Order: sequence, then structure tokens, then C-alpha cells
Amino acid sequence: MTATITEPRVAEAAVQPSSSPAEPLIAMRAVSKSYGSGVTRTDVLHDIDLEIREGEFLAVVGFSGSGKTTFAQLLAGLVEPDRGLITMRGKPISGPSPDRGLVFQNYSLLPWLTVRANIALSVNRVFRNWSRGERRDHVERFIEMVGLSHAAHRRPHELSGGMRQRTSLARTLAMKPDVLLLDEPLSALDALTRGQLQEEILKIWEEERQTCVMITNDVDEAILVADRIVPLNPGPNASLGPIFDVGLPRPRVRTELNHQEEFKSLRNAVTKYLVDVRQAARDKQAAGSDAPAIRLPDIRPQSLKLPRKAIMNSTI
Ligand SMILES: Nc1ncnc2c1ncn2[C@@H]1O[C@H](COP(=O)(O)OP(=O)(O)OP(=O)(O)O)[C@@H](O)[C@H]1O
Repeated sequence: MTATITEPRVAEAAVQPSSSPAEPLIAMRAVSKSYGSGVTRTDVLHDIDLEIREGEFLAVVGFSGSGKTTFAQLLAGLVEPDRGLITMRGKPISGPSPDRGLVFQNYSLLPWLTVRANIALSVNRVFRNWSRGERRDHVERFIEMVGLSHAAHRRPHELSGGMRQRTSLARTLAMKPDVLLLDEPLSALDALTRGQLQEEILKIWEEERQTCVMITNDVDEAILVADRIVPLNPGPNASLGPIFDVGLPRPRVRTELNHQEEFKSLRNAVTKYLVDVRQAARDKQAAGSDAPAIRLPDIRPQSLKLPRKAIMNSTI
């Protein structure tokens, strides 16, 4: 039996970004970002409009180099838009804040501190008015949450990549940010560890229900975790594509999803969208290119294959 691919439910909000009735937690309005100037200028993001809802899990998917990290850094307040406005609860985002916790692709742990001390450093900074005991219990809770109790005394060089990323995740989660920003947090990991951590992130999110934005280049990962998926079109001047709603029931289990028609149809739709939009960008680039068109010479290829007789003669 062949699987029927149904059209994805593309949210109206994608077409009319301001149609959401509730006040969004974060709003991006006509946001553009470039780096450099003159001939070295790189136009990365163009006219980004997006509303992020309180408590949702949003995934932003895009190809390498499309501007995903720039997108995450704008939300984190680490870079400023050149044009447009980003607000959180109606107030402009003007810099980094513990309200928005960012987990990077490269764990950025302090190498001379243990897992416990790396997490405690952030907790002590954010929760200064808590008692020492409260802070210690809080740190232990998050170490346990990411399954690192047995390795809490180890330093980063004594950890595997997955364990470092767990530490980094626990450190950010322990700061209790209102928004968790995950910038390709699993892309440096092997497939098995990646799958395991995807499920752990999902479990934590289901318990905590904080707003979460995951930036990824993996469509399957996006479908597993997200309520909504928004494609980032290829750059330069990347804009956002239509929003895909993920209606799959939770809790979701990766191994079971693979057999579900809705999962397969959504994966096809998002992948097709991204591949088509990349091809269109390439075609447009080729059409506008100043490079001289390659003209093929008007000749017929000649067969260099020797007649069978000639081969036999040459081998005798
Ligand atoms: N600080 C910077 N200065 C100049 N150019 C930059 C800077 N940061 C990023 N870029 C350029 O902006 C573009 C988008 O980069 P970005 O890292 O946001 O993309 P990405 O989608 O996260 O890529 P990848 O998936 O490969 O990590 C690239 O062309 C990159 O070279």
C-alpha cells in the first residue's frame, strides 16, 4: 500500500503574522541583520516577522549558513538588528538577560570547573538572594534532571560530548529562563546520543513547559519536539517560510513517530519546501550572475571505443 501524502496544515499566522489574538511572548517585526560593510558586507536576515507564544515549543529549521545562529543571537540579545524591532512582553530586547537562556552548539563550559561548579556558578549569579542550601539543592536537582549525578565531580575534559552538552543544558535550565533558546545544541553529537538527548529535552520541556525555541538543520528533530516549525529560507537575505503546525499528540516517542502517516507527510512537506526554496534561490542567483554563460562547442562526441576486431588483434 502506498502512503498518501496529505498537505500540511499551514497556519494562517504564517501568511498574516499579526493575526494571533493573544499577545505574543516575543515578537519580531521586520527584523533585518547584516554583518560588515562595503564589499565585505553579508546580508544575513531580511524582514523577519515572527510571534513566539508563551509556553510553545517552536523549531526553526534551515540549511547551513542560512543565518540560524544569527537568528538565535538576535533573540538572545547578543546581536542587535540593523532594522526592525524584537520585543519580549512588549518591551524591546536590548541585550542578553537571564530571562532568555541560550544553549550553544559548542558547550562553552569553564574547563577548570567541575560539572557541579559550572552549574553552580550560574545559579549563584542569578539567585543571589536564595540561601546557600536552596542554591545547592537547586543545582543538584538539575544535575539529576540531565542524568549526570555520577559525573558531577568531573571536569569538562573528563566528559563525553553528550555529557558536556547535558551540563550546558542543565546550567541554562537551572537559571530558570522564561525562554530557552537552543542553537543546534545536538549537532556535534553522534546519532545515538543525539536521539537520546532529543528525548531528554522533550521530557524536561513537558515537565517545565517553558517557552522553547530550537534552531536545527534536522527536520525529523524539529517534528519530534515542536508545536510549530518555521523554515528559514536560504540566505543571503534569508526570510521565513510558512509556519507548519505539528499536530502530533504528546508525549512523542522518536521510534514510534517514524511509522506515523502524519509524521511522514509533515517531514515530506517541510523537506520539499526547503529543497524547493533553495533551488529557486540558486536559479535566481544563476540568472542574475554576471559570469559569462558557458557556450558549448558545436561538435559531436566521437566514440573512442575500439572495434572488437582491433582489440583482439592488438592482444594477440
Ligand atoms: N560575526 C560575523 N561577522 C561576519 N559575518 C558573519 C558573522 N556571523 C555570521 N556571519 C555570516 O553570516 C552568515 C550566516 O551565519 P550563521 O552562523 O548565522 O548561519 P547558520 O545557519 O547558523 O550556519 P551553520 O548552520 O553553518 O552554523 C554566514 O555567511 C556567516 O559567514
